[in-house]
Amino acid sequence: TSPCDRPVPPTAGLSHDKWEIDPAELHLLEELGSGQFGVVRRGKWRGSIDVAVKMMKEGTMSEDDFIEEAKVMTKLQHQNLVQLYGVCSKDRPIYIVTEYMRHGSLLNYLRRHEATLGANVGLLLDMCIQVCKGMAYLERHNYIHRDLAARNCLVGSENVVKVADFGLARYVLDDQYTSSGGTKFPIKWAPPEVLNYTRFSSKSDVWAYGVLMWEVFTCGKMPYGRLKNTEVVERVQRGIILERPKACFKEVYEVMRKCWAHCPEVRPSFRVLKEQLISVSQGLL
Ligand SMILES: CN1CCN(C(=O)c2ccc(Nc3nc(-c4cccc(NC(=O)c5ccc(C(C)(C)C)cc5)c4)cn4ccnc34)cc2)CC1
Repeated sequence: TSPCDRPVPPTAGLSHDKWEIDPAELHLLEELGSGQFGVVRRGKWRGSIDVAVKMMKEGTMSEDDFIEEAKVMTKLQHQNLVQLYGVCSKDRPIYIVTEYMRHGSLLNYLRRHEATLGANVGLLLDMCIQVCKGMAYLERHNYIHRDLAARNCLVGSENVVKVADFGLARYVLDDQYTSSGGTKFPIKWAPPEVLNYTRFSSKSDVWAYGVLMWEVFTCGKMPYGRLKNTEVVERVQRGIILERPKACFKEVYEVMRKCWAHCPEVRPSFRVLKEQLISVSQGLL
């Protein structure tokens, strides 16, 4: 029979792994910085799409587990999540390819624009609401971030803020980062149940979100100042929480405080937080 008689098999075109990106279609440009996995560069994909490319330094990540998870991550799509486009996993080092965010990390953006942002509480609250929307989407998909902080959010055009690197912490091999006693563990963003039992959940993400709100309303100060990790652990265990930032309205601080309830079940969900913050922002306007 002629080919036009044969029906096209339904799996046609799905045979190649669509989360696999052909490195020949990537054109690497300037370095954006480096993180836990090594160098990150800006790039162009298929000639015109701006991307960020994490080049995974050998031995920094459990690669096979990550490549498996990447299939799930590419399906997580929301306007306040940095979109994972795919991976280049046929050669080493592995490349992680995401959408590009031109203004870099939220933490650096807050510090760089403190003068203008400090006076614009409406914009600070809007940034918090954008992060909350991204986190509410992850919560709906039972996806835990594990390292939510202003340093792991990114800023694009028109003050768009997106959550990055969700779930990636599970694949870090450096036990200085993964164990709560390690020097790189994000103690200042961790709730009691994570400090004591490494018990991560969307409610531990909510605690970290409260600290992120504090970072936003202080325009990027370090939580608990120069206190040592051991001193922070002691305070958190005793229920001492971060003080209200000057730029922060009492209603906004009340929301932050709820994120720091000692007991995870008492903390609000991101879905509830989003409603509360939107009603506060409507009250302010
Ligand atoms: C005018 N300013 C000039 C200076 N500037 C920049 O240089 C600048 C501009 C854009 C940038 N954009 C991005 N930068 C990055 C980037 C850059 C350096 C390091 C990293 N982060 C990492 O490599 C990294 C983060 C977290 C983690 C764990 C697993 C621990 C959670 C592991 C690794 C990301 C990723 N991106 C994904 C999408 N867009 C970006 C980053 C920096 C910002 C603009």
